[in-house]
Amino acid sequence: MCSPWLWPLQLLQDEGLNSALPDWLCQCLHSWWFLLPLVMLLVVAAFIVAFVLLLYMVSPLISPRPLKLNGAHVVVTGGSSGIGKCIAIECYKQGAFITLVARDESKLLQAKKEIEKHAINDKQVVLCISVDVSKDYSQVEYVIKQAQEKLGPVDMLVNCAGITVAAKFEEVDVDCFKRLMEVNYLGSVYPTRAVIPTMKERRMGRIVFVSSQAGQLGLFGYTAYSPSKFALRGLAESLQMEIKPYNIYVTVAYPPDTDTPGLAEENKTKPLETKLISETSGLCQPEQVAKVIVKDAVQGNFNSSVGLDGYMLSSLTCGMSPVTSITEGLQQIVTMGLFRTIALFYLGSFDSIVRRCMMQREQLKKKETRLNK
Ligand SMILES: NC(=O)C1=CN([C@@H]2O[C@H](COP(=O)(O)OP(=O)(O)OC[C@H]3O[C@@H](n4cnc5c(N)ncnc54)[C@H](OP(=O)(O)O)[C@@H]3O)[C@@H](O)[C@H]2O)C=CC1
Ligand SMILES: CCCCCCCCCCCCCCCC(=O)[C@@H](N)CO
Repeated sequence: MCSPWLWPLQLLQDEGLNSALPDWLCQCLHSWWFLLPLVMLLVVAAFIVAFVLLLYMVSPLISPRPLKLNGAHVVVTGGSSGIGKCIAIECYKQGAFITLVARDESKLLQAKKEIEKHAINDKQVVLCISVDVSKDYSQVEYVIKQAQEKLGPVDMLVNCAGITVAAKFEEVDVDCFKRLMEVNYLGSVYPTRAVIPTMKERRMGRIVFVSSQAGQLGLFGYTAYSPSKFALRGLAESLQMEIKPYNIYVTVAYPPDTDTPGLAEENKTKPLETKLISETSGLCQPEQVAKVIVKDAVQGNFNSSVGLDGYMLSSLTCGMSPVTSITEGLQQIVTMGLFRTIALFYLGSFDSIVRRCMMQREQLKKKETRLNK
């Protein structure tokens, strides 16, 4: 017994316990070559555990400092309806000053009245600005300047103005592809471009992009909509890398179907396939979605998702997106393979929905032509 690795065995032998082990096992254990990899494995495992513990300990140090909404100036585009309006209410409830941006003035005034009911002090203001965020950059820049003069520099910008078209590719009007990119993508670029210089000067701020689960995966019926939401992710990742040293944090939100006037409008012409596939991740209430988005934006989380499907999708599609906490990074590492496996089952069921709908339609057509004859 010369190796220090075998000292514990020596002890076993000394106490006569070794006799309880079968001969072949004794021989194996006495071999240096058997124990070395085992011990090395243990040491590596110990290092990994220590490293993970260390990461958890320093995790609060690398997470951004939360934004104080009390007294902050929050601009919400698309703030006169649906998710945008609920985001404005959520921020107002926490003491923020709000600027609502949308086109229709009567809807803006209606929303202003509704938001003002949630005041927590008598200094709070809701400002309404009627502008099309997708048309002319100088106009957008001008109204943002006006808002900053009235309510101070923008602390948080929420890009929520957006429109949807759900139809089969060849049935989408060609102009729609352009219009959706204009409103959903450029309509987020312009207000962001207008607030970034001041945020950089002040070395603080939050930018939120409201994408969609359809901005994480492509779905039947969303050939025009999905690309405009995917584009926001590219913008967000690039921008985040530029402005992180200035203490400005970007959040991309990926809500599932949410019960809003926008969805009601979309549902009027939505293909059956799109409806059935979207139902997979359920229907959310705008108040719930808004709460999650505001919480993630305040914390400076890059990713914001709702529900279990939302969590799985975000983990699965994280790619090279920035992490804002070690916990998030570790969860992504551990769950990636499992979620991809689950995703394959989902994809299989989506394909079968599409096939079944097609077969039903063809049968219906055959029946109709038979009846016409
Ligand atoms: N509801 C849902 O199921 C989901 C929605 N989303 C996204 O969330 C966002 C909000 O959706 P939702 O609440 O349903 O939508 P709504 O249709 O209820 O509200 C849209 C808002 O955007 C404004 N808006 C639209 N176009 C423009 C424009 N060109 N310039 C300025 N403002 C504009 C509208 O006001 P006005 O028309 O007066 O200009 C309105 O205030 C959208 O980006 C949508 O894609 C994401 C996932 C799911
Ligand atoms: C591990 C893998 C999990 C996979 C889960 C897949 C769930 C897919 C559901 C997609 C729903 C898309 C909703 C789009 C809503 C929207 O943006 C429009 N309604 C806008 O008006």
